[in-house]
Amino acid sequence: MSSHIPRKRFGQNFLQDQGVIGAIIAAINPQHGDVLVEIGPGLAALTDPLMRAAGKLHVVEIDRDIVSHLSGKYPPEQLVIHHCDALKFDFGALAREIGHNGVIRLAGNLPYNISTPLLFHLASFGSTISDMHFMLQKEVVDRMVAEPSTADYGRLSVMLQVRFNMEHVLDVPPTAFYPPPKVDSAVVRMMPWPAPPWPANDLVHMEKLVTTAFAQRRKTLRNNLKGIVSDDELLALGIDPGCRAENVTVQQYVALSNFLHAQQR
Ligand SMILES: C[S@@+](CC[C@H](N)C(=O)[O-])C[C@H]1O[C@@H](n2cnc3c(N)ncnc32)[C@H](O)[C@@H]1O
Repeated sequence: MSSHIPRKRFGQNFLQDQGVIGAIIAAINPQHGDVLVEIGPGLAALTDPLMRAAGKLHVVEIDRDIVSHLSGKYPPEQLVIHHCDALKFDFGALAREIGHNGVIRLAGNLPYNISTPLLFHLASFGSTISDMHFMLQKEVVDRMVAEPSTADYGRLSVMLQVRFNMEHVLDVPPTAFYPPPKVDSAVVRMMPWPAPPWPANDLVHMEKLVTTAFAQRRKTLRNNLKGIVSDDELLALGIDPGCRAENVTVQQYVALSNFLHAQQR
Protein backbone atom coordinates (compact mmCIF):
# COMPACT_ATOMS: atom_id res chain seq x y z
CA MET A 1 0.00 0.00 0.00
CA SER A 2 2.81 2.39 -0.92
CA SER A 3 0.17 4.84 -2.18
CA HIS A 4 -1.19 5.47 1.34
CA ILE A 5 -0.62 9.10 2.29
CA PRO A 6 0.24 9.20 6.01
CA ARG A 7 -2.48 11.00 7.99
CA LYS A 8 -1.16 13.45 10.53
CA ARG A 9 -4.41 13.54 12.53
CA PHE A 10 -4.03 9.80 13.21
CA GLY A 11 -0.38 10.20 14.24
CA GLN A 12 0.78 8.08 11.30
CA ASN A 13 4.56 7.65 11.31
CA PHE A 14 5.26 4.24 9.85
CA LEU A 15 8.22 2.15 10.94
CA GLN A 16 10.56 1.38 8.07
CA ASP A 17 13.86 0.43 9.77
CA GLN A 18 14.15 -3.40 9.74
CA GLY A 19 16.74 -3.34 12.53
CA VAL A 20 14.40 -1.40 14.83
CA ILE A 21 11.42 -3.58 13.86
CA GLY A 22 13.48 -6.69 14.69
CA ALA A 23 14.55 -5.24 18.05
CA ILE A 24 10.94 -4.44 19.01
CA ILE A 25 9.74 -7.92 18.04
CA ALA A 26 12.60 -9.45 20.04
CA ALA A 27 11.58 -7.36 23.07
CA ILE A 28 7.94 -8.48 22.74
CA ASN A 29 9.13 -12.08 22.21
CA PRO A 30 5.81 -13.36 20.77
CA GLN A 31 5.20 -17.10 21.18
CA HIS A 32 2.96 -19.33 19.10
CA GLY A 33 -0.52 -19.30 20.63
CA ASP A 34 -0.07 -16.01 22.52
CA VAL A 35 -3.27 -13.97 22.64
CA LEU A 36 -1.79 -10.74 21.32
CA VAL A 37 -3.51 -7.45 20.48
CA GLU A 38 -1.81 -4.65 18.53
CA ILE A 39 -3.01 -1.05 18.69
CA GLY A 40 -2.59 0.90 15.43
CA PRO A 41 -1.22 -1.69 12.96
CA GLY A 42 -0.83 0.88 10.17
CA LEU A 43 0.95 -0.67 7.19
CA ALA A 44 1.76 -3.84 9.18
CA ALA A 45 5.45 -3.25 10.01
CA LEU A 46 4.94 -4.94 13.40
CA THR A 47 1.67 -6.69 12.54
CA ASP A 48 3.22 -9.05 10.03
CA PRO A 49 6.00 -10.48 12.24
CA LEU A 50 3.73 -10.53 15.33
CA MET A 51 1.01 -12.43 13.46
CA ARG A 52 3.47 -14.92 11.98
CA ALA A 53 5.03 -15.65 15.37
CA ALA A 54 1.76 -15.87 17.34
CA GLY A 55 -0.22 -17.58 14.56
CA LYS A 56 -3.09 -15.13 15.02
CA LEU A 57 -3.34 -11.47 15.94
CA HIS A 58 -6.06 -8.98 16.93
CA VAL A 59 -5.59 -5.35 15.88
CA VAL A 60 -7.43 -2.13 16.79
CA GLU A 61 -7.25 0.48 14.03
CA ILE A 62 -9.16 3.73 13.48
CA ASP A 63 -8.30 4.50 9.84
CA ARG A 64 -10.86 3.06 7.42
CA ASP A 65 -8.39 2.93 4.50
CA ILE A 66 -5.87 0.96 6.53
CA VAL A 67 -8.60 -1.40 7.74
CA SER A 68 -9.67 -2.16 4.18
CA HIS A 69 -6.04 -2.62 3.08
CA LEU A 70 -5.33 -5.06 5.94
CA SER A 71 -8.56 -7.01 5.46
CA GLY A 72 -7.64 -7.50 1.80
CA LYS A 73 -4.14 -8.66 2.69
CA TYR A 74 -4.69 -11.11 5.55
CA PRO A 75 -7.39 -13.77 6.13
CA PRO A 76 -9.62 -13.23 9.20
CA GLU A 77 -8.43 -16.52 10.75
CA GLN A 78 -5.01 -14.89 11.06
CA LEU A 79 -5.81 -11.22 11.51
CA VAL A 80 -8.90 -10.08 13.43
CA ILE A 81 -9.49 -6.39 12.81
CA HIS A 82 -11.40 -4.20 15.27
CA HIS A 83 -12.19 -1.02 13.36
CA CYS A 84 -12.49 1.52 16.16
CA ASP A 85 -10.90 4.15 18.37
CA ALA A 86 -8.50 2.54 20.86
CA LEU A 87 -9.46 5.25 23.37
CA LYS A 88 -13.01 3.88 23.43
CA PHE A 89 -12.20 0.21 22.96
CA ASP A 90 -13.08 -2.16 25.83
CA PHE A 91 -9.88 -4.21 26.15
CA GLY A 92 -11.32 -5.86 29.29
CA ALA A 93 -14.28 -7.27 27.35
CA LEU A 94 -11.94 -8.52 24.60
CA ALA A 95 -9.70 -10.16 27.23
CA ARG A 96 -12.70 -11.92 28.77
CA GLU A 97 -13.74 -13.13 25.32
CA ILE A 98 -10.43 -14.27 23.81
CA GLY A 99 -7.79 -14.16 26.57
CA HIS A 100 -5.83 -17.03 28.08
CA ASN A 101 -7.65 -17.22 31.41
CA GLY A 102 -9.07 -13.80 30.56
CA VAL A 103 -5.66 -12.22 29.99
CA ILE A 104 -4.21 -10.70 26.80
CA ARG A 105 -0.86 -9.23 25.72
CA LEU A 106 -0.80 -5.74 24.17
CA ALA A 107 1.67 -4.01 21.86
CA GLY A 108 1.83 -1.09 19.48
CA ASN A 109 3.58 1.88 17.99
CA LEU A 110 1.10 4.32 19.44
CA PRO A 111 -0.25 7.49 17.86
CA TYR A 112 1.69 10.12 19.80
CA ASN A 113 -1.11 12.68 19.83
CA ILE A 114 -3.22 10.48 22.15
CA SER A 115 -0.50 8.65 24.07
CA THR A 116 -1.19 10.00 27.58
CA PRO A 117 -5.01 9.53 27.56
CA LEU A 118 -4.49 6.12 25.96
CA LEU A 119 -2.08 5.05 28.73
CA PHE A 120 -4.61 6.09 31.38
CA HIS A 121 -7.38 4.26 29.49
CA LEU A 122 -5.25 1.09 29.28
CA ALA A 123 -4.21 1.32 32.93
CA SER A 124 -7.89 1.03 33.89
CA PHE A 125 -7.98 -2.58 32.59
CA GLY A 126 -5.43 -3.63 35.23
CA SER A 127 -4.31 -7.23 35.24
CA THR A 128 -6.52 -8.34 32.34
CA ILE A 129 -3.45 -7.30 30.32
CA SER A 130 -0.38 -9.40 31.18
CA ASP A 131 2.16 -7.10 29.50
CA MET A 132 2.36 -4.14 27.15
CA HIS A 133 5.11 -2.99 24.80
CA PHE A 134 4.67 0.47 23.35
CA MET A 135 6.58 2.89 21.18
CA LEU A 136 6.00 6.42 22.43
CA GLN A 137 7.69 9.80 22.36
CA LYS A 138 10.93 9.38 24.31
CA GLU A 139 9.90 12.32 26.46
CA VAL A 140 6.78 10.41 27.59
CA VAL A 141 8.75 7.22 28.30
CA ASP A 142 11.21 9.30 30.36
CA ARG A 143 8.27 10.63 32.41
CA MET A 144 6.76 7.15 32.83
CA VAL A 145 9.92 5.61 34.32
CA ALA A 146 11.14 8.75 36.17
CA GLU A 147 12.44 8.53 39.74
CA PRO A 148 11.24 10.93 42.45
CA SER A 149 13.09 14.27 42.81
CA THR A 150 13.71 14.58 39.07
CA ALA A 151 12.15 17.04 36.62
CA ASP A 152 10.45 14.21 34.68
CA TYR A 153 8.67 12.79 37.76
CA GLY A 154 4.98 13.66 37.85
CA ARG A 155 1.39 12.42 37.80
CA LEU A 156 2.09 10.03 34.91
CA SER A 157 5.10 8.46 36.71
CA VAL A 158 3.21 7.98 40.00
CA MET A 159 -0.07 6.68 38.56
CA LEU A 160 1.63 4.21 36.20
CA GLN A 161 4.36 3.05 38.61
CA VAL A 162 1.77 2.21 41.26
CA ARG A 163 0.17 -0.24 38.81
CA PHE A 164 3.03 -1.39 36.59
CA ASN A 165 6.62 -2.48 36.70
CA MET A 166 8.05 -0.45 33.82
CA GLU A 167 11.23 -0.72 31.85
CA HIS A 168 12.73 1.46 29.16
CA VAL A 169 13.62 -0.99 26.35
CA LEU A 170 15.25 1.04 23.56
CA ASP A 171 15.51 4.49 22.00
CA VAL A 172 14.44 4.96 18.38
CA PRO A 173 15.56 7.89 16.19
CA PRO A 174 13.20 9.79 13.82
CA THR A 175 14.96 8.23 10.80
CA ALA A 176 13.40 4.85 11.63
CA PHE A 177 9.98 6.15 10.46
CA TYR A 178 8.28 7.46 7.36
CA PRO A 179 7.54 10.33 7.62
CA PRO A 180 10.09 11.03 10.38
CA PRO A 181 8.46 12.49 13.51
CA LYS A 182 9.90 15.70 14.97
CA VAL A 183 10.80 14.00 18.24
CA ASP A 184 12.84 11.00 19.43
CA SER A 185 10.94 7.86 20.33
CA ALA A 186 11.44 5.01 22.79
CA VAL A 187 9.96 1.59 23.54
CA VAL A 188 8.69 0.82 27.03
CA ARG A 189 7.64 -2.47 28.63
CA MET A 190 4.83 -2.34 31.20
CA MET A 191 3.89 -5.34 33.38
CA PRO A 192 1.17 -5.15 36.05
CA TRP A 193 2.70 -5.93 39.45
CA PRO A 194 1.77 -9.54 40.34
CA ALA A 195 1.61 -8.36 43.97
CA PRO A 196 1.75 -4.53 44.12
CA PRO A 197 4.69 -3.41 46.29
CA TRP A 198 2.52 -0.49 47.51
CA PRO A 199 -1.15 -1.53 47.39
CA ALA A 200 -3.47 1.46 47.05
CA ASN A 201 -6.95 1.01 48.55
CA ASP A 202 -8.62 3.27 45.98
CA LEU A 203 -6.81 4.24 42.79
CA VAL A 204 -9.49 6.79 41.85
CA HIS A 205 -8.94 8.58 45.16
CA MET A 206 -5.17 8.37 44.69
CA GLU A 207 -5.38 9.80 41.18
CA LYS A 208 -7.35 12.84 42.41
CA LEU A 209 -4.87 13.35 45.24
CA VAL A 210 -1.82 13.11 42.96
CA THR A 211 -3.40 15.48 40.42
CA THR A 212 -4.01 18.01 43.23
CA ALA A 213 -0.50 17.55 44.63
CA PHE A 214 1.08 18.28 41.24
CA ALA A 215 -1.37 21.10 40.36
CA GLN A 216 1.41 23.66 40.80
CA ARG A 217 4.77 21.96 40.66
CA ARG A 218 6.74 24.83 42.18
CA LYS A 219 4.51 25.17 45.25
CA THR A 220 5.10 23.15 48.42
CA LEU A 221 3.03 20.06 49.12
CA ARG A 222 1.53 21.90 52.12
CA ASN A 223 0.18 24.60 49.78
CA ASN A 224 -1.11 22.28 47.08
CA LEU A 225 -2.87 20.08 49.66
CA LYS A 226 -4.22 22.93 51.83
CA GLY A 227 -7.54 21.94 53.43
CA ILE A 228 -6.97 18.28 52.53
CA VAL A 229 -4.26 17.22 54.98
CA SER A 230 -2.51 18.91 57.91
CA ASP A 231 1.23 19.32 58.49
CA ASP A 232 1.00 17.00 61.50
CA GLU A 233 -0.71 14.30 59.45
CA LEU A 234 1.92 14.59 56.70
CA LEU A 235 4.71 14.40 59.28
CA ALA A 236 3.11 11.34 60.90
CA LEU A 237 3.28 9.65 57.49
CA GLY A 238 6.96 10.58 57.18
CA ILE A 239 6.30 13.26 54.52
CA ASP A 240 7.88 16.71 54.79
CA PRO A 241 5.07 19.31 54.31
CA GLY A 242 7.65 21.77 52.96
CA CYS A 243 8.76 19.53 50.08
CA ARG A 244 7.36 19.62 46.56
CA ALA A 245 5.09 17.04 44.95
CA GLU A 246 8.04 15.76 42.90
CA ASN A 247 9.94 14.77 46.08
CA VAL A 248 7.20 12.42 47.32
CA THR A 249 7.70 8.74 46.46
CA VAL A 250 5.01 6.46 45.03
CA GLN A 251 4.98 4.58 48.34
CA GLN A 252 4.34 7.84 50.23
CA TYR A 253 1.50 8.83 47.86
CA VAL A 254 -0.09 5.43 48.46
CA ALA A 255 0.25 5.82 52.24
CA LEU A 256 -1.25 9.33 52.08
CA SER A 257 -4.12 8.27 49.84
CA ASN A 258 -4.92 5.22 51.98
CA PHE A 259 -4.88 7.39 55.13
CA LEU A 260 -7.17 10.12 53.68
CA HIS A 261 -9.48 7.61 52.03
CA ALA A 262 -9.93 5.73 55.32
CA GLN A 263 -10.86 9.02 57.05
CA GLN A 264 -13.60 9.75 54.49
CA ARG A 265 -15.39 6.45 55.12
C1 LIG B 1 2.52 5.63 14.67
S1 LIG B 1 1.43 4.76 13.57
C2 LIG B 1 2.09 3.15 13.70
C3 LIG B 1 1.80 2.26 12.52
C4 LIG B 1 2.51 0.92 12.49
N1 LIG B 1 2.20 0.11 13.68
C5 LIG B 1 4.00 1.08 12.39
O1 LIG B 1 4.69 0.85 13.40
O2 LIG B 1 4.48 1.43 11.32
C6 LIG B 1 -0.05 4.77 14.55
C7 LIG B 1 -1.21 3.91 14.04
O3 LIG B 1 -2.32 4.04 14.94
C8 LIG B 1 -3.52 4.33 14.23
N2 LIG B 1 -4.38 5.15 15.11
C9 LIG B 1 -4.34 6.48 15.32
N3 LIG B 1 -5.24 6.87 16.23
C10 LIG B 1 -5.87 5.72 16.62
C11 LIG B 1 -6.91 5.45 17.57
N4 LIG B 1 -7.48 6.43 18.28
N5 LIG B 1 -7.32 4.18 17.70
C12 LIG B 1 -6.75 3.16 16.97
N6 LIG B 1 -5.77 3.37 16.08
C13 LIG B 1 -5.32 4.62 15.90
C14 LIG B 1 -3.04 5.07 13.00
O4 LIG B 1 -3.99 5.06 11.95
C15 LIG B 1 -1.76 4.30 12.69
O5 LIG B 1 -2.05 3.14 11.94
